[in-house]
Amino acid sequence: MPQTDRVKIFDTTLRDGEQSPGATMTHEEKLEIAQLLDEMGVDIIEAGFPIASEGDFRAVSEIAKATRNASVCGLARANFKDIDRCWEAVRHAKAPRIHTFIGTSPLHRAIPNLDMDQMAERIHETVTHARNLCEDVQWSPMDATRTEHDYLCRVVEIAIKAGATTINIPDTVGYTAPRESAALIRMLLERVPGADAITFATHCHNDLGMATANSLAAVEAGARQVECTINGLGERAGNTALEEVVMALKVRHDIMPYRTGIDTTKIMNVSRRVATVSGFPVQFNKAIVGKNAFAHESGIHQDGMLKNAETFEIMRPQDVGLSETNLVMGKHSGRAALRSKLRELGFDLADNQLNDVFVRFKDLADRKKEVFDEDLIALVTQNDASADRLKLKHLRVVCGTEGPQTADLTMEIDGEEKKVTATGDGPVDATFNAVRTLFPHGATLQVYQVAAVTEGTDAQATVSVRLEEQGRIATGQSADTDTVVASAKAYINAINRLLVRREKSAPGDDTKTVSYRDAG
Ligand SMILES: CC(=O)SCCNC(=O)CCNC(=O)[C@H](O)C(C)(C)COP(=O)(O)OP(=O)(O)OC[C@H]1O[C@@H](n2cnc3c(N)ncnc32)[C@H](O)[C@@H]1OP(=O)(O)O
Ligand SMILES: CC(C)C(=O)C(=O)O
Ligand SMILES: [Mn+2]
Repeated sequence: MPQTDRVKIFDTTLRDGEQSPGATMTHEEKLEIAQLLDEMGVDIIEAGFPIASEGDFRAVSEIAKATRNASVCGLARANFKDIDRCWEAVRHAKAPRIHTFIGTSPLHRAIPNLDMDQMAERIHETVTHARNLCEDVQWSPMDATRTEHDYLCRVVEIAIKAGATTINIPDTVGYTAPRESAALIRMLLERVPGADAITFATHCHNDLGMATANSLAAVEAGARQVECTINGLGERAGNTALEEVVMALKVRHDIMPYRTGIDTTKIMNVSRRVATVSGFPVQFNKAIVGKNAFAHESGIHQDGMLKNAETFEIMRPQDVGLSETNLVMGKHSGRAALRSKLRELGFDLADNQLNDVFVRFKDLADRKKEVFDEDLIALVTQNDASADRLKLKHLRVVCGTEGPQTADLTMEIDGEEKKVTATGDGPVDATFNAVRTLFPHGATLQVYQVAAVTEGTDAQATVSVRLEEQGRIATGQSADTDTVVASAKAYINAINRLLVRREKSAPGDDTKTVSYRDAG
């Protein structure tokens, strides 16, 4: 096949990705993810392993029928029954593909107890059978990177002669290194007759953290299909991450002059959906799609970013579907970032005012991991009479197996002490009911989240409470070794902030930011 600069993206989130322990998706979720992958421009969707279960068969069949642009592929072992079932599932696709495989390394040959010749014969029969059913057949020698080179060349040639249109070279156990990954593809292209008439694919696992590097090395050597998953989901340490390969080819096109058909602005959305439906959250510092991938906290970085984003960013957040770079405010931030963040929040401060807020901001940042927008609003409006109208004075909660749980609460509200006893479904509910009784309000609770900051039973619990009232959002946070106390403080904190926001919005004005000048 004449070498082209176009690299096909074969997404196996729904097959290899779903093989991650605990990542099982529902039927509807699989259909939704397949649609998102199709819209994003994936070339081939491996939708499942049809013989594995009725559910997998139904998912592959329905994805095959619903997919508009991409080829839809199913996996099949090297036997007629698997291949027939796979064909039954994919045959209604606009562009169906059968993917059949067998383990060719010495370790894998021992499992079905086939010698080299018997396995070669099995490959010939099964690929021929698949090709009689389907024009587009992919064949994989599982554990290729641990297969003897001569034998690998022999079986790849057999598969090509039997009609395989794509030969996929899996590094099933994530053992290979970039140099070897490239050399393997180069060797196959040089040694196997007919190799130039088919597409070589690379399928890497991340056991040594080299999946993306290995995939890119294979592309440079001549592979023109990369098999990957969203967020690198997959068995053990996962598969090659689609977003990493696609963005590496885009950002370093100068040294890797290849292109994919992916609309990269859709990456973030697909990543979030896959994280949600699979129940596998993306690690914060994950390349491309991690929460911190475009976040900058340290002052020197933030200052550079504000002057010229290219100083510390090699790609624009918009390229992966994020609206803007996230300047995270914390103890490493400087004045430039603080000024910019406050402007975003509607506060345009004079230099002396900024210096004053900066001192208090650093003090707060020393005590807090991350300083949120609400904290900054509180800092700049600290002298305002409405700040901290509510204060927690005393809380005693009775809980245990004999309900109902009871909270005795004393709060200072506008300088006056008030007490109440309330019950609820659990200690936190009883406490929140007590707060509502002493200070009735119409805000609805949107988020209540507890996280442990340190380990052990004496860990600090950090509680976040988000309230909403007529489009105004206020978040309160607090940390305490007593989770119920942290919850009460976070709730009261959120109400105080809501009151600030309420007062700063003119009557009938539902703008959600507060201007320092208005406040002044
Ligand atoms: C590297 C990879 O990702 S390979 C894909 C792995 N994915 C999966 O296995 C997920 C889906 N799998 C399943 O649902 C089940 O394993 C099934 C339905 C496919 C098979 O279930 P069972 O019949 O109970 O077999 P079991 O899982 O215990 O063992 C696998 C069998 O397949 C055989 N086998 C494995 N790979 C192949 C292959 N490529 N070609 C032919 N036979 C194979 C094994 O030798 C074993 O056969 P045996 O039972 O005669 O010894
Ligand atoms: C089925 C094959 C392609 C596979 O997933 C692997 O070898 O990792
Ligand atoms: Mn795999």
